[in-house]
Amino acid sequence: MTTPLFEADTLTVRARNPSGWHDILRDISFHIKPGDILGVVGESGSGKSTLGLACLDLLGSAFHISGTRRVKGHNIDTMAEKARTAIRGRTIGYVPQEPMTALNPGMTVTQHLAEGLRHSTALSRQAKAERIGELLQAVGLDSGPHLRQAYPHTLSGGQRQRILLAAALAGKPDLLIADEATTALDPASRDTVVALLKAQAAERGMATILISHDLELVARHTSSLLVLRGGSIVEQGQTATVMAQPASVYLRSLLALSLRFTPRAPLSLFPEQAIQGAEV
Ligand SMILES: Nc1ncnc2c1ncn2[C@@H]1O[C@H](COP(=O)(O)OP(=O)(O)OP(=O)(O)O)[C@@H](O)[C@H]1O
Repeated sequence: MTTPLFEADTLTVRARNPSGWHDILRDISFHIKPGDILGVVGESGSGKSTLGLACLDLLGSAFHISGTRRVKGHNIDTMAEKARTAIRGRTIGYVPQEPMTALNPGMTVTQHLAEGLRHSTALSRQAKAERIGELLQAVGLDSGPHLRQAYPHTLSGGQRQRILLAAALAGKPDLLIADEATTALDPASRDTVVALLKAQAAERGMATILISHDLELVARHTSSLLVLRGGSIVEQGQTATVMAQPASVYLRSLLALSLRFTPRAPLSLFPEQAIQGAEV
């Protein structure tokens, strides 16, 4: 059996607030293998971003983490600090939810992408410049000098999101965690990004954890699905199976709301019987 790229076993994350410690994630278990695209959905505050940050080992000391997280079979908590740090960017790439705060206002687009290429020491200066051009085109952006020399404040939200995606892909990660990475994109750009993630899965086995509020996107393009509510998993499994017959009222409600606010979603995607009984 292929060793999962990442697996969580009864992962629980607690944070302290004025009334004491409280659970943000509770008993989360899942794994993701090369080429998989795992969708993570749930209402706002259900713990999606915290799960992404826990996978990246980016939660600080304000959080208490229990359970096990393994990267390529190695327990993160027992790794040497150097190996633990090396996971980020190389093994696991990350596209954060808020592009403006993630981009450095004093760095140009080229500098951001060059940072993503910092481990590619064998590449000449010329080869790096060409690679940056390829990455910009791959995410559907112009690769000319104007954009390359632009600073983040001069870019649109959708351009910033795609710069972050290009920078994350520059390191050729085995696993990409994309937290709402397509929210600011128009449908054509969104399709370009999804096609790129699928191509990376097919060509080099990159796995993706796609955190999204967009149920149509997740239904169409992920292989497996994890539904969070209040920090717990309420449903998980193959996307087609879970979407065709949601077991929880919660997912049926999310699907019904999605249909109401996303008229472009074809009804056949969410069979009528699947959303019947939704308490909305
Ligand atoms: N540093 C922190 N200290 C205490 N509580 C926190 C901290 N960070 C997040 N939380 C809480 O954890 C819960 C989950 O937050 P998280 O950002 O993971 O949710 P989410 O599902 O990604 O939401 P959204 O869809 O709005 O991005 C929220 O109730 C949030 O208030």
